Amino acid sequence: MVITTFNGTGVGFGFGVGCGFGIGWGFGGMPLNLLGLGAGGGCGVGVGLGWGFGTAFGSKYRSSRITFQGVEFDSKETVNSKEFSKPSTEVSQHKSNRDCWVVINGRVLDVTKFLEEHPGGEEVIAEVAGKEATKQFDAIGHSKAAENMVLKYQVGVLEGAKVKKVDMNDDVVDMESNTKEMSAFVIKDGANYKSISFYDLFVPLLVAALYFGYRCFTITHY
Ligand code: HEM
Repeated sequence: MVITTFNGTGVGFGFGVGCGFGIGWGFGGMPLNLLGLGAGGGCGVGVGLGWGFGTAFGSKYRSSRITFQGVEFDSKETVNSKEFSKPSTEVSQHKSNRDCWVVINGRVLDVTKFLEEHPGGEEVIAEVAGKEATKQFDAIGHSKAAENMVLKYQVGVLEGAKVKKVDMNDDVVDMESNTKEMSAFVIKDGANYKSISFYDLFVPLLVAALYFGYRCFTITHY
């Protein structure tokens, strides 16, 4: 049993004058493709019904661990941490297309199976096979998704090396997931913010306009 927490956008309905708070749905960030219940708060316009948009926080029990491309996502990294001595003669022995290891940010990676799948081509990795490849990897400006993928191929770490921690909360793009356990999807923050700002402004204004219209109508008729 694993507890996963998330935060995201919340939508709330409130009654009263001015501000309204309520319960709404929150969308979980990567890699949770689940909706969770959370609290949403915000200001409403007009007397009566108010709409609120805010941040939703929540947590959810899962009966199993989440995996993404074979990597387990949990509060801590659960990848192989076998130590290789530095300079590693063992790593340098894996320098062919059939057996290809590289070192990126202190992590020793067996990328043999990834060579053909690599979007940047097999050759670029083959050139650094059996070697330190951090500079080349960073020089490309690989995405956060690519940085996260590195964990899948880790067979160990270099002794004494500073291993750059991978931030699991960053967006991950599922290129070709080979796991049946979950297909991750990404909620782009930017997209959320756009829709929030639209509804945030539009809905309260509409409610206020309707109320104003109703008041004008009733005043002139009584
Ligand atoms: C396990 C190690 C690696 C992984 C998981 C990986 C993953 C990826 C991914 C996902 C992309 C698509 C673009 C992106 O999302 O950033 C990519 C592109 C690329 N990668 Fe890698 N990569 C690895 C190692 C390397 C290394 C060592 C090199 C260079 C020596 C390299 C060179 C490139 C190049 C040239 C591109 C194409 C960039 C472009 O077209 O703009 N990659 N890689």
